[in-house]
Amino acid sequence: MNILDKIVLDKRKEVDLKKSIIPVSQLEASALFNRTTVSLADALRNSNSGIIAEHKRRSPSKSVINQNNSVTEVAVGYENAGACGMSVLTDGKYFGGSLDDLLLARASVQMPLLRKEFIIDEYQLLEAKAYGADVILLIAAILTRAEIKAFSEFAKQLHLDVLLEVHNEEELHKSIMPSLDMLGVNNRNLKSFEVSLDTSKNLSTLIPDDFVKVSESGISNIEAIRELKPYGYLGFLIGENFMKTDNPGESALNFIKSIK
Ligand SMILES: O=C(O)c1ccccc1NCC(=O)[C@H](O)[C@H](O)COP(=O)(O)O
Repeated sequence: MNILDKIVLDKRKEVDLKKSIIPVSQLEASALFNRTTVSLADALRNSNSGIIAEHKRRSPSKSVINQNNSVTEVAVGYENAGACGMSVLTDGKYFGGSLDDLLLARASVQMPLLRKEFIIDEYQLLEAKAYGADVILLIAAILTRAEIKAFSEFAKQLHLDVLLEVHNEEELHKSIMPSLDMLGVNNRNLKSFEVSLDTSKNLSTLIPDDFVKVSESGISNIEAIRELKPYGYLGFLIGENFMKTDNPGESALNFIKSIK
C-alpha cells in the first residue's frame, strides 16, 4: 500500500469520528466562519516572489523537520518575510499538525492561509472555514472527478480558493474544471519520495492559462525559482527548506529578498 492510501485510510476513520463529535452546526457557528476570506490566487498574480511558505513539523519522507518553533512565531516570520501566503499542515498522524495550528496562524497574520490536508469529505471544508483558512487543497490522486467537482464547487460557495494538486498527466486531465483557482504540480514522487522539478516543467504546457500555476515540493534554492518561472509558474510552495532551519521566518526573508 502506498503512503497516500495509508493516509486516506486513517483520514476516513478520523473524519468519521470527528463528525460524530462536532456537528456541522457547531462549525458554522464559529466566530471565524463568516469572515471575509483573502484570495491566494490573486496574491500570487500580484506578486514578484510567489512564495507560499509552509509550516511542517515532520513528514513521511523526512521524519522530524522542526519541533522547536511555535506556529505563531513561524507565521509572523513568514508574513514579515513577504510570503504571499502560508500553508498549514493540519494532519496530526503523519505531519504533526492540527487544526489548532491553523487557528493560531489565523490569529497572528492577515495573509492567505492554505489548509494543507488530505480532503476526502465536505465536512473538512467546513472545518477549514471555521478554523480560519482561505484556501483548500484537493489532491487529484485520492479523489474522483465527481468528488473534485463537488468539493471545489462547495469550496467556492464558502468563498474559499481551491488549489488542485497533480503528480502526472492523467491526474491533470481528470481534474481540469472551472471551479478550480490554482493548479499545483507536486514534484515529489510519493512512491519513491524523490523530487524532480522536471515534473513541474513537463506538465506546465498542459495547464490552461486560466489557472494560476503552483510548483510544490523539493524547492531548495533560488535557482529552482529561476528555472520554473519561464514555465509560467507564479506560485512556489516551500516547506522543508525553511522549516529545517532554526529561524524559518528569517530563512524565508533571505530567500525572498534574493528573488526580487
Ligand atoms: O512531504 C512529504 O513527505 C509528503 C509525503 C506524502 C504526502 C505528502 C507529503 N508532503 C506534502 C507536501 O505537499 C509538501 O509538504 C509541500 O509541497 C512542501 O514540500 P517541501 O518543500 O519539499 O517540504
